Amino acid sequence: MASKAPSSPMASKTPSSLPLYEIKYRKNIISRGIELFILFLLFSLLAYRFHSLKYHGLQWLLALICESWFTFLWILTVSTKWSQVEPKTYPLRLLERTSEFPAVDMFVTTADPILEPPLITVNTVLSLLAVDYPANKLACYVSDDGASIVTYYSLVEASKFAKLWVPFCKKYNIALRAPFRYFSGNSSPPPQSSQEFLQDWKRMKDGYKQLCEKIEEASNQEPDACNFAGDFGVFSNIERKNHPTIIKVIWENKESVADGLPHLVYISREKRPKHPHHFKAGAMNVLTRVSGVMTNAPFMLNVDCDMYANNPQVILHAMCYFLGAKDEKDCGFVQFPQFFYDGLKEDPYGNQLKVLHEYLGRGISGIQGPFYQGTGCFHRRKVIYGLSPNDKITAGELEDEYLQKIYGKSEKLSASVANTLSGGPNIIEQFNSDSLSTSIEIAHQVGSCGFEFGTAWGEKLGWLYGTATEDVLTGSFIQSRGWKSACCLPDPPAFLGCAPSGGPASMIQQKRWSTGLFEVLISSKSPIIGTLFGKLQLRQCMAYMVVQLWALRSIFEVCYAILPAYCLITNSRFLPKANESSMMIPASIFIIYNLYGLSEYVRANEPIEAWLNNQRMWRVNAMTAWLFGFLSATIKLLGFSESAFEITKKDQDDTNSNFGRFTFDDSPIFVSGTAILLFNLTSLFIGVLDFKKGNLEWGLGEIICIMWVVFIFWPFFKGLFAKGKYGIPAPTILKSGALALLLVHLFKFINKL
Ligand SMILES: O=c1ccn([C@@H]2O[C@H](COP(=O)(O)OP(=O)(O)O[C@H]3O[C@H](CO)[C@@H](O)[C@H](O)[C@H]3O)[C@@H](O)[C@H]2O)c(=O)[nH]1
Ligand SMILES: [Mn+2]
Repeated sequence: MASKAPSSPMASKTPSSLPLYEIKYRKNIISRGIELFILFLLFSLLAYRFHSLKYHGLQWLLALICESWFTFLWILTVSTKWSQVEPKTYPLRLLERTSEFPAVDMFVTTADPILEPPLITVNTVLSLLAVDYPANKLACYVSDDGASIVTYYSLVEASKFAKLWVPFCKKYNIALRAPFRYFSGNSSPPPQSSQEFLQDWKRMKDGYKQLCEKIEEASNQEPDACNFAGDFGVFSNIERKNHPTIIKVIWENKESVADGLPHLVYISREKRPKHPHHFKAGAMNVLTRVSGVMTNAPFMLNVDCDMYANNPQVILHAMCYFLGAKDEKDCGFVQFPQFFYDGLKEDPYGNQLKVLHEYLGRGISGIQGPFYQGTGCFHRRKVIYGLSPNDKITAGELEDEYLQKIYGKSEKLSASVANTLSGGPNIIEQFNSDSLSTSIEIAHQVGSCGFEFGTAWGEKLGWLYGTATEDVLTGSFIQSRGWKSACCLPDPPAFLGCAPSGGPASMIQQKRWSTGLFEVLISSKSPIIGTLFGKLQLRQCMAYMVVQLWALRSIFEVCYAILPAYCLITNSRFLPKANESSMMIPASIFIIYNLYGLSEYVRANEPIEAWLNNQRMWRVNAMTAWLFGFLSATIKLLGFSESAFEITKKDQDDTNSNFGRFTFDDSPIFVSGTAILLFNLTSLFIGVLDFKKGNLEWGLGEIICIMWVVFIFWPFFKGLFAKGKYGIPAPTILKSGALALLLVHLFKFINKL
């Protein structure tokens, strides 16, 4: 294996000379060979089509166009998967080497107490407060875009429980530090525990139970029945979308003790109806500024409210990169890939992304580093402040006037920005010694909605605005400036989150992603521009395109899925006849591609059913969610709508039994899929009739393709006949049926011309 030794050579094995991380490249010769062979077959198919174009009609041309597109995508994919990495970090070596750790500000975002139950947020926060890292180097900031008194109350109560929980976790070195996971399942203490442990365990369990009850009670209360006394007063009479900044220091580690509790700060930024708030990106920028004037740590961790720390050593793992990189430029940010807990068996919605991370993800990490995925990521504060790898800024060099123009009018913020920007590589900064409470007024100021007006926030620095996938946009902009990123894959996984567990939620998420990603591609901050005029590597740009083209890809996928049915209806063909030797080309592409896909799942220890389900869901998403993504991006491009961020619902308990079964609702997102299915079924019906009448020569290839489409939409097929949330609502079926019939007649009409 080729290996890059990023740290000092391994000549003498003293702790200080061993590398803190290693990145090995996989020797995937066979996979590369198969991928290239598939590419060769695709080219052969295109050549064959091209040469026989004149003997065939419109369908041949359409097939050629679609297949050219798929070939193009395959080239992008092969390039992206070419050099897959096996990263490894050594936190123990880090612990041997140093006792001085840099400070980290940890950000948690939540936005809606109904879709994101406060108990979930609380668990994430508790898991962060309990990580293995000196507590006086940590601060946890929770941004609540829901301005919810229940969320705030839950955090206050959680901080009380944390005073028991955190010492307990550290004393017994508990592996799982999110209590809802620790106490889930059979809920009995580990066997053969000491008497002392049993007592503590019992205390924790009771404490957590009480916390849950308090939160539950508060959540079920009518809003006006809340007690707005004392600290809670600011929440009375406020509207979620119209309120001033609320900042509360819930817990301050005043004596700065290393084995105490980290600071905990609640922030709900100012919102006004006429001010765009830029969704999560806006929240992240407020978190950045508020923490900038309070603690100003050189590193920032950001997680979504449902992504609890599953590995207490996460920060140490990240620091292996930040402190171990020979060249700072190699590590602009450290991303821990998104994994999920309680994933549904066999991944029926295809949203656990395991296999995606395993090959494509590791491939991207082998180019310019992983994409920023919006959660489970450590950033360097100065990179977020817009610095490029070669910028060298000395203390005092930046004029205050300049700083205030770019970063906003606050002297304290400017001072903290100047301090951050002039910090040398890997500098271990002293934690800001001011007490948090003295900064509260300034924190309110930098959290107000007018603060960014006229500044570069969201445009050139911070989290960037204008799309629902602020993560990929922000990350590619950082990489365009020449930074690389690092992928960290500790065992057990660093963070675990909540994957959507129903058809509608899953589709809405895919729609948001495809819209946002496509918007980025056609924006002025597109990776293409980044490659042409910036420092984004060409293959990295190609990797971005794999996902950013999802929306556009839907057009070709839909076209290809109705082409065989079109042929059956019009008694024409888009594939060679079964007995022609050229049929070998598409047939072998189909077989080899699928077997190869299956082998990827087998190698990743995933069940065959997961492959089947995912295979299906990728196609279903492409023809439904991504199609709507394309439409909404187009509508926005034409100026008819603003971007939006529809929050994914997080399920609190896993008691739902019939979980794996596909669910529907009345969203229009199900129309296109149902219509494609009905169209294909109709074509089969017409085909059989025509065949009986002796009007049709069977096209075996076309028939197989139609069966395949029906197989892909099998969850929809079952939905046609099921009831309740498992059934497709009647109006959707009617609309889709009308659309399918319209297509049938349209195509028959075209064919007669
Ligand atoms: O106005 C908003 C909207 C969302 N959020 C937060 O953003 C996070 C992500 O939202 P979620 O609904 O969970 O979206 P997902 O589709 O699960 O998120 C993925 O995709 C997003 C981009 O589309 C990234 O921002 C996320 O980090 C990534 O996990 C959550 O913590 C929300 O609370 C806000 O703070 N303010
Ligand atoms: Mn999420």
